[in-house]
Amino acid sequence: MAEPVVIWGAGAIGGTIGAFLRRAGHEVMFVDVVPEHVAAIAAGRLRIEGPAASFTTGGPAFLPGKVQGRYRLIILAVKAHHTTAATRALLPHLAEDGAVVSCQNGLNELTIADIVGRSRTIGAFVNFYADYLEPGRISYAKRGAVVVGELDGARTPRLAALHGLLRDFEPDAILSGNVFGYLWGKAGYGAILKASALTDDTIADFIASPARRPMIVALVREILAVAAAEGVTPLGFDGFDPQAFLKGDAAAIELSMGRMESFNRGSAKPRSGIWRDLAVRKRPTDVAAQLAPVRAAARRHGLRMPLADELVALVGEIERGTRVIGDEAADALCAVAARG
Ligand SMILES: NC(=O)C1=CN([C@@H]2O[C@H](COP(=O)(O)OP(=O)(O)OC[C@H]3O[C@@H](n4cnc5c(N)ncnc54)[C@H](OP(=O)(O)O)[C@@H]3O)[C@@H](O)[C@H]2O)C=CC1
Ligand SMILES: CC(C)(CO)C(=O)C(=O)O
Repeated sequence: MAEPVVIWGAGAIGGTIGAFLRRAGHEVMFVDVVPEHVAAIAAGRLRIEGPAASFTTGGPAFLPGKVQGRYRLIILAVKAHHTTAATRALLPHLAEDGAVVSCQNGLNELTIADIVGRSRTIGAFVNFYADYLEPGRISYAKRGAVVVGELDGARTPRLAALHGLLRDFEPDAILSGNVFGYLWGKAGYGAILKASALTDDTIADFIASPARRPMIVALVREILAVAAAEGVTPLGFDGFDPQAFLKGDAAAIELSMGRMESFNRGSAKPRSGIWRDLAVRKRPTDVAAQLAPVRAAARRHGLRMPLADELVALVGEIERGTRVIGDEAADALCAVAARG
C-alpha cells in the first residue's frame, strides 16, 4: 500500500482536499480533534456537497493522540490560532525527509518552519470556499485559486509531485516561485474579509458599499505596505489586484473591486469563515493570529497599522461579547480610516 497523504485538520479546507484526493484514488489519512467528525470519516461518511461538488467518501481517520507512524506529506489545515499546537503534535509523525504543507490563511509557514524546520516546510495558498456544516458534512461552495511553492522559490521534485497531487483536487492549481507573494496578496484580500465579518453583509455587498470603500482601500494599502517593506511582491488572484492598491491607482482599484464583487456575488458561501466563527459557531476567530506576523513585520519596519490594530480590537470585542456584529462596528473602523 502506498504511504498516505496526511490531512491534519479535516474541516472545511482539509476535509474537502482530502475527499477529492481519496476520490482520485490516493491513500489519505485524516486527523482531527473533533471525535464525531473523525468517526464519520472513518465510517465512510465524509460528504462533500454544494455547487462545486457532491459525493461521499471516507478513509482512515484519527484523533491526534491516536496517530502512529511517520509520514512524508502532511497537509495542515487548522485555523491560524491552532497552528502551533497542531504542528507540535504532528512533529513526531513527520518523516526526516518529509514536509508540512500549510493550506491555511495567514503566514503560518513561518510558525511551522520554526517548529519542523524550513527545509521541511512547503508553502501553499488556498482561496476556495468551503464550510464545515456538521460531523461528516462539508459544503464546497466555490472553486478558487490554489497555489504551492517552496519557501525559497525553488522548483524541486517534491514540489512538482505536490503540484501534481493537488491538481487532482483543483485542476488549475498553480506551481509558483513566489508563494509568499500569494500569501501576502491573501493577507490584503483577507483584510477585506475580516472587516466584512464586523457586519452581517455578504462579502459582495460589503465590497460594493460606497460607504465602506475608502476604509477598504486604506486597510488593504496598510497591509500591502508591510509586504513591500518586507521586499515581497504581492500577487493577485480571483479579481484581487494588489498592484492597483499598492500604487493607489484609483481606476485600477475600482476595476479590482468590481471583479472581487463579481467573484463573490451569488457565492453559495456568501460570508467569510471569520463571520461564521463569530455569528454561527460563536467561537474565537483567528483574526489576531493571522495578523500577528503582519503587525510584527510592521513594527520591525517602523510602520503604523491603525486600521489593522482597530480591526483586531473590534473583532476581539465581538468575541468577548462586549460588541455586536453590525454596521456600528464597521463604522468604527471607517472612523479610523477617515482620521487618516
Ligand atoms: N473555509 C474556507 O472557505 C477557507 C479557509 N481558509 C483557511 O483554511 C484554514 C482551515 O480553515 P477551515 O477548514 O475553514 O476551518 P475548520 O474549522 O472548518 O477546520 C479546521 C479543523 O481542524 C480542527 N483542529 C483544530 N485544532 C486541531 C489540531 N490541533 N489538530 C487537528 N485538528 C485540529 C478543527 O477542530 P475545531 O473546529 O474543534 O477547532 C476543525 O475540525 C484556516 O487557516 C482558514 O482561514 C482559507 C481559504 C478558504
Ligand atoms: C472567503 C474565503 C472562503 C476565501 O477568500 C475565506 O478565505 C474565508 O472564509 O476565510
